[in-house]
Amino acid sequence: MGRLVVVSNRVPAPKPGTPPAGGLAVALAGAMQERGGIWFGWSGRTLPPSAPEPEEPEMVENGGVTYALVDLSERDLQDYYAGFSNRMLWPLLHYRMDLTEFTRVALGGYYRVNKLFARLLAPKIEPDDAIWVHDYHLIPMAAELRASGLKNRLGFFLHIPFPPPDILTVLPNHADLVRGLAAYDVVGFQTPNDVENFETYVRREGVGRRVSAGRFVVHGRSIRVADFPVGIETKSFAATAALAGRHPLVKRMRESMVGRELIIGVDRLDYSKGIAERIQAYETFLTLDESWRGRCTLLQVTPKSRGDVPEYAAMEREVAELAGRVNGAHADLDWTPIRYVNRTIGRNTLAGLYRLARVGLVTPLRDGMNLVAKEYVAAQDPEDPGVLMLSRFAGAAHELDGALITNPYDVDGTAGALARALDMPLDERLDRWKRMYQRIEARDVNWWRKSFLDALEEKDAAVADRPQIAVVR
Ligand SMILES: O=P(O)(O)OC[C@H]1O[C@H](O[C@H]2O[C@H](CO)[C@@H](O)[C@H](O)[C@H]2O)[C@H](O)[C@@H](O)[C@@H]1O
Ligand SMILES: O=c1ccn([C@@H]2O[C@H](COP(=O)(O)OP(=O)(O)O)[C@@H](O)[C@H]2O)c(=O)[nH]1
Repeated sequence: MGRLVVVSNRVPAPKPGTPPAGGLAVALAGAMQERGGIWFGWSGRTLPPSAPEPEEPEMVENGGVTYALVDLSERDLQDYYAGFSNRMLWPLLHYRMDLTEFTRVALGGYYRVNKLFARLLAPKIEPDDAIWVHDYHLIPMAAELRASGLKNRLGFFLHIPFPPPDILTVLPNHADLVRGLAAYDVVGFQTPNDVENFETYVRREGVGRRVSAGRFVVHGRSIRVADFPVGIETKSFAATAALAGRHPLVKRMRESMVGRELIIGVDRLDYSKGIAERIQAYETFLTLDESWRGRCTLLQVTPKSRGDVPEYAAMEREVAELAGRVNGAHADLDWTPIRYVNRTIGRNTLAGLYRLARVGLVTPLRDGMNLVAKEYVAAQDPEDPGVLMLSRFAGAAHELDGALITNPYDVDGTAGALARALDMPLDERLDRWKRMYQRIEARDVNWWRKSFLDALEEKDAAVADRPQIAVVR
C-alpha cells in the first residue's frame, strides 16, 4: 500500500506540538499517520513583491505527516484564490449567478497556480502513492499531473455543491473544467443531488454517460462518481461537549443567560450561509410571538472570511447593520435579542455552546454539507437534546431527517419553525435527536475517508451497493 498524498488549497498550520484543528484535518492527518503521507497546498503566506516563483515547496514534518507548503505571489493569490475561485466558482457553484465575476485574467491565474502546484508536487510522488485532491480551487490538478507523466490513482472530492447544467454552463470555460474532472479516477460529491446534476450535465453536453451505478464514461475515460457525505469525529466531539460545561467561557455564557433559552448560529461570514435572512426570521419571530421577548437570545458566531473579495466586505456591513437595527428596535434595559460575535471561537468552546443551546439554527441558502449542523447534533445532552433547524438547501439535510427542515427564503415559515422548536416537547426532541445521532455516529469522518479511499484504491464493493441515504423531499 502506497502513501496518501492529500492536496488542498488550505492546509492546517503544522505548528510543532499542536494537533491539527477541525474534523477534516484530524481525519486526514489520521490516515496519513497510518500510511505515511504528504499534505500539499498553499502555505497561507504571500511572497515578497519581487521574489521569484518557488522552486521547491517548504517541507515541514509534524506528527508523522510531511507538509509540503507553497508561498504564492500576491498576483497569483488575487487571480487564483480571491478571483477565479472565490468570485467565479464559489458563487456559481452556490447557485449565485448574480454574484459571479468572470475575467480572463483571473482564469489565467487559476490555471497558472494549478500548473505551479503540479510542477512542485510531481517530483515528490512515488509510483504507488494515492493522490486525493480537494475542492474547487484545484480541479485542473489531475490533468496537470497526468501531463507530467504521472500514472497514479487520482481522486477528487468537491466540498461544495455541483449545480444543475443550466447554471454551470454560465461559466465560459465549463467544458474545460469538466474535462479536468474526467482526468481523475474517482470524483466524489457531498450528496446524491450533486451526482445527479453531474450526470445531467455530461449527458446534455454530450461528453459522457453513466454506464452503471457509480461508474461513468466521460471524455472517453471510465471514472467512478458517487456521493461521499463528509462527517465529523462524532464520538470525540460528543465527549468534548459533555465536559465543556467546565470551560470558563461556556460557564460565563451560561451564567449570563440567567435562565433564558439560547439559540445558536455559527457560520463563516459568507453570503451562502443565509445569515441576513436568519436575522430577519428571528425578528419576525419576536414580533409575532411577543411572549418570547426577553426569554431567548440568539448568539450568532460569525468569523470574518475572504475579506479581499468585495461581496464579503459588503456583506459584513449588511449583517452588522441588520443585527444592530434589530437590537436597537427590540432590546430592553436588561435584554439584548442578538449577540453578534465577529471572531473565531475554538471548537472545544463551540462544543459547550452548542450543548447550552435549545435551538441550533443552520439556515444556508446553499451549502455543500455544513459541518456545524452535525456538530450541533453531536454536542447535545442525550437526556435533554436541543432542536436542529436545518435549511433544505444544506447538503446535511439529505442525511439529518430528524431536523426541522426549513426554507430560508421563507422568512415567515422560518419564524414559525423557530417558535415550534422552542416549544417542542422532550419526547419529540429525543426521537428526532436519536435518529440524527445514529446517522452521524455511523457515517463519521472516518467512514467518509475510508469509503472514498477504498473507492480510489478499488477496494470497495461497487459504490452503488452502499445503503442509500435519505433524500430531501
Ligand atoms: O479556505 P477558506 O476560503 O477560508 O474557506 C473555508 C472552507 O470553506 C468551504 O467549506 C466546505 O467544506 C465543508 C467540509 O466538507 C462543507 O461542510 C461546507 O459546506 C463547504 O462550504 C470550502 O469548500 C473549503 O475549501 C474552504 O477551505
Ligand atoms: O468560530 C468558529 C466558527 C466555525 N468553526 C468551525 O468551522 C467549521 C465550519 O464548517 P462548515 O462545514 O459548517 O462550513 P464552511 O465554513 O466549511 O463552509 C466547523 O467545523 C466549525 O466548528 C470554528 O471552529 N470556529
